This record gives sequence, C-alpha cells and structure tokens, in this order.
Amino acid sequence: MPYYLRLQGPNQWPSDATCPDFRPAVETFAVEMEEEARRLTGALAEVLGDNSDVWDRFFDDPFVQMKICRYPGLESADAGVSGVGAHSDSGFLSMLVQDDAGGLQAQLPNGDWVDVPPIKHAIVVNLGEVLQVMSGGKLRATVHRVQRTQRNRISVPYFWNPRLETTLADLGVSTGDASTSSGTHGGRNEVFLEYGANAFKSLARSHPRVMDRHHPDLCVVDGRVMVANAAR
Ligand SMILES: O=C(O)CCC(=O)C(=O)O
Ligand SMILES: [Fe+2]
Repeated sequence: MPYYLRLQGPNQWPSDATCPDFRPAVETFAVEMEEEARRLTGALAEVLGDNSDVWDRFFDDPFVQMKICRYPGLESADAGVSGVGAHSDSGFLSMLVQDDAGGLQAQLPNGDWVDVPPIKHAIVVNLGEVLQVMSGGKLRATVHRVQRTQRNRISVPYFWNPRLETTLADLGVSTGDASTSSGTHGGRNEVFLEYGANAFKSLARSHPRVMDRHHPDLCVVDGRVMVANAAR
C-alpha cells in the first residue's frame, strides 16, 4: 500500500455528550462545500476554454480534507507560536471560511503580501498545485500565509482534491513540465508525480512533530517523503 494512503482515515468527532450538534452541523457544511467545489471546478475549466465537465472524472471519488483551526491570539493565555508560514496548498483548490480576526495574507506575483480581509459570508478560494499542473501553469497556485493576530482566530479550510492515486500522467502532464514546480520554499517546491505524494509532502513539511510521532518509519529527503529503509 503506498504510504500516502495513510492520509485517509476515519473522522474524529467529539462525543455527542459534549457536543451534540457538532457532527450534523459539520456534515451539512461539508455537503454544501462539496456542491460549491464542484461548481467552481466546472467554472475554472470554462475559464480555460474547456467544457465545464472536462475534469469531472478526477472527482468521482475525491479526496477531501477539512479542518477547524483555532489560532491562539497574542492576547490569549495559551498564545504560543501560531500562524502558518508561506506555502501553496498541494491539491486542486481550497475553500476557507474565516472569522473576523484577520491574519490571512496572499502573495502577489511581485512578491508583495496583501491582506485577505474577512468578509461576512464570503469564502476564500486558494488555487492549489494540482490545479496549477492541470492548467499547464495558466492558473498559479496561490501562495498564502497566516500571520499572528491579536485575538484568537478560527478558520475552516476545506480542501478539494482528486483521489490520492491520481498521477500527472492521468492528468495528461509530462514530468519536467514547467508547471510542476512553484516558487514557494525557496524555489525548491516540486509538485510530485502522484497527487498522494504531493499531499503527504505538505503534511511532512508543516507538521514535523506529527511525522515523528505517527510516521517514524518515514523520512524526508529533499522535500520528498521516503520510507526510511528505501532511502538508504
Ligand atoms: O487557516 C487559514 O486561514 C489557512 C490555513 C492554511 O493555509 C492551510 O491549512 O493550508
Ligand atoms: Fe494553505
């Protein structure tokens, strides 16, 4: 089994006793986000001059991740080092809802950072690396980051991706294509052949302690995740 299939697993829900409304609310939200993600996928294909259903086959069995993040603010008793460093998301597109604390920024092509201000009822859409590849580089993955905020910040990113086993060849892209690298991480961000490997790259890069604790058999060499035995 490819190591990246470990990204799939059961959801972890708080108990009904402590949070009875949580699960149904999140499940309803996820269904609505999926509808919107499918609509956006079609609209993006049309932007590129294709039929809106041209990418549908990659999303028969999509790989979806969603998380509810709390970033302790500087005022908070548990303020530590929080925020998210500059990166692009590894998948197709990400849609996120944020509260009114602020902190999210996107990078312009000239390198400047701009705030992505919270707008009530608006969803922020970040284009991902897989979309960059699928569009032949016409659509660039959005480089973004989260700065520390004064107050606590809550955000809910929803990541919309093809199934983990999708390869660049499935997408009709050849290796070495210019769209398969992006300017993040000092220009050393390669978009990997299999989407699952690309997705795991993000986990390994952003969450080293998760890697140490839950994936001690994996190591990261030149941004590439490897099974430790195979790396030697
Ligand atoms: O919390 C946010 O607003 C963004 C988080 C993010 O960029 C990510 O998890 O990839
Ligand atoms: Fe992100």
